[in-house]
Amino acid sequence: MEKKITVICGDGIGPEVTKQSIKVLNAVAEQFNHKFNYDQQIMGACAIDKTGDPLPQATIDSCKNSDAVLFGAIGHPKYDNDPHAKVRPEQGLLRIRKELQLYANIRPISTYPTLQHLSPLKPDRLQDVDLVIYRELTGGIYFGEKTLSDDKNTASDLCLYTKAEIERVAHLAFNHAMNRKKKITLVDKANVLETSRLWRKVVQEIAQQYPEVAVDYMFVDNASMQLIIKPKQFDVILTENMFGDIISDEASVLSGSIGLLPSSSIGSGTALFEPIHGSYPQGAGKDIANPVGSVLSAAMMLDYFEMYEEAALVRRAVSWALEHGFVSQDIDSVNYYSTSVIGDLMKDFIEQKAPSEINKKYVVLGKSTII
Ligand SMILES: NC(=O)C1=CN([C@@H]2O[C@H](COP(=O)(O)OP(=O)(O)OC[C@H]3O[C@@H](n4cnc5c(N)ncnc54)[C@H](O)[C@@H]3O)[C@@H](O)[C@H]2O)C=CC1
Ligand SMILES: CC(C)CC(=O)C(=O)O
Ligand SMILES: [Mg+2]
Repeated sequence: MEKKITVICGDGIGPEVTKQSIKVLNAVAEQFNHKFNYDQQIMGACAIDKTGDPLPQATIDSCKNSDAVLFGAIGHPKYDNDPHAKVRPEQGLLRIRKELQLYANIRPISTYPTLQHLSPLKPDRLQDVDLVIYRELTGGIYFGEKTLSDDKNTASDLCLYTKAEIERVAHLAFNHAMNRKKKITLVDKANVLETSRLWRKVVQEIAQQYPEVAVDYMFVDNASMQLIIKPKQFDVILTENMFGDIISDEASVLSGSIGLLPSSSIGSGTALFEPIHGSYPQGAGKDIANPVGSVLSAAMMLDYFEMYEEAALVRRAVSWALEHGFVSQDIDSVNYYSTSVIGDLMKDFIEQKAPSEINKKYVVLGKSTII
């Protein structure tokens, strides 16, 4: 099969982690006789530096003409620390989500037995945790009208949702729940917010079309706690844009690191695949970032291409690396491997070369061992 993939590395650690996914995808293409044609495009701070625009038209055009988009991360401290900046890297990401109508962001959260020691939670709380967050991605407060008064002392961000916006993402979540444990938790703040009450009403209506799915409603403040104390109660979490953004970073502690978590963004345009983390500027250029979130996003892209065997192989490569301790600094601060070595190891695993060559070929960067 031949696929065109727009690759947007972005800023900070984005290029370093995305490079590992490309290595892995190339190994998959080789093994399964596929052809992946990559079209590299820019977005974020690097695009502002080059063109003045965080989302140049060429990037939009490439995405719209591709089978999928593989994205790293955007963001730079020079904008984060400047409240007066007129143009921001994040605008590029929000705009591409809108341009491609990517209204659902799907963030699966799983745990790995060998990483459970990383979590502050007791192992029995983590066993069998397997949940997926459906985050609405093109509406809500991130997209509402923004105001700043002339004296710059008063600001507002409008949170707006329509019934149609809620319905389309809710149907995706219910359909997914039907193939899982048939449970949905709507996370909202319906005791305070009118938008959340609309979410509840629309979800209650939709639930009638899915009588086999048990629906639970939880306020976001309680959900933030329940995710940590009783994560096994969740199957599919459905929530609006900002709550989904926040609780998915929180849920990453169940897995062990935010660097492990992938996502897919789907809707009516070209689908986009990205790790849930940001550009981690402190780690940029150091070859220390965890590439797993990006590589698992590439696996989600392979699923989207209906290359299920290929996606499963990529996931096995990730599990193999984690189980054998081929992990980055966020997972093991003493014995850790570089981003690029972990990418090489996963590529070798896919090419069935890894086990015999490991000891000769790779070094540990951390202070204790050189093998
Ligand atoms: N999708 C995107 O492109 C996103 C972009 N951002 C942007 O990224 C920049 C930094 O934002 P932060 O709030 O610091 O979030 P961040 O996700 O970039 O980093 C937060 C912390 O998570 C850890 N981390 C993140 N990714 C990691 C990885 N792959 N491996 C190991 N550790 C990792 C690091 O300890 C880091 O300090 C900002 O400019 C922000 O706007 C933030 C979130 C998402
Ligand atoms: C620009 C932000 C909304 C990015 C982010 O934090 C995310 O999508 O997770
Ligand atoms: Mg986020």
